[in-house]
Amino acid sequence: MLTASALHKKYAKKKILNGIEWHVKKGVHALIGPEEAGKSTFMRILAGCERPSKGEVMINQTSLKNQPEEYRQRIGYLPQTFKADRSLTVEQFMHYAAVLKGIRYRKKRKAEIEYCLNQVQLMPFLKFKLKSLTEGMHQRVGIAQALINEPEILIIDEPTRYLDPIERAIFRHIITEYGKNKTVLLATNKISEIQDYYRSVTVMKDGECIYKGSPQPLIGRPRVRSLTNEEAEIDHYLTLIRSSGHV
Ligand SMILES: Nc1ncnc2c1ncn2[C@@H]1O[C@H](COP(=O)(O)OP(=O)(O)OP(=O)(O)O)[C@@H](O)[C@H]1O
Repeated sequence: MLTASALHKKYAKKKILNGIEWHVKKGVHALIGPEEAGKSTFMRILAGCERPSKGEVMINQTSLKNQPEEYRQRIGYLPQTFKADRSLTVEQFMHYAAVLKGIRYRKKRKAEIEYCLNQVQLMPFLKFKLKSLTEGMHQRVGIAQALINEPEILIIDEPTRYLDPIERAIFRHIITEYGKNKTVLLATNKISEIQDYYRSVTVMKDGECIYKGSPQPLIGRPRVRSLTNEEAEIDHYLTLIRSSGHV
């Protein structure tokens, strides 16, 4: 179980996260909210890349504060701005990522890299330089590195950014399979990306989780033309959630 307790984050004096109490178990979970709701900040903290100003995150009994290395080894993370050195080949980058994940032996790294690249259908591009790949392929390399060592928790910020429809289908297949035994958390600001097989959806606004529950109220709702931006759309969907009796 991935848990956040009394989680606060401030940058200078600006409050970004305001006392989040939240947890997820196995399955695929979405985190949705308008721009600047605090989703990426929350994910960076959950991924162990940033410390909260107050509060705690835990994977079962392992705390980020007290056992940071052990905590991080159990997470696979693809940040919103995934930037790898594009002069490296896919193979070189994946070895580098696998070393950071603690895989010391080259033979084991090779096997792991082959498995992860096959998942995203990039094994034929092993010897290609990252700079020769499309943005979608680059994003798939990002997904492959997050899968190294089969982490218990997979955190992906704006997963379908840059992916074309076929790549999206590949991605959906990967996470559906992954979510059968492990925990997957995906952040998005597009309601249209919420799928009915997600175990939960958390709606974030102004640094707070204002809904966590079934994705059902958000699925299959037609986009309302008069709503001009994502934030207005999310407010509209929150009204639907409330009227559906889910909160
Ligand atoms: N390192 C930082 N220093 C200062 N302010 C930051 C930093 N990172 C994020 N912020 C601010 O925190 C707020 C929340 O940003 P965050 O990226 O977490 O939101 P988000 O919901 O992921 O937005 P988006 O959907 O646009 O990615 C924003 O106002 C942002 O400017």
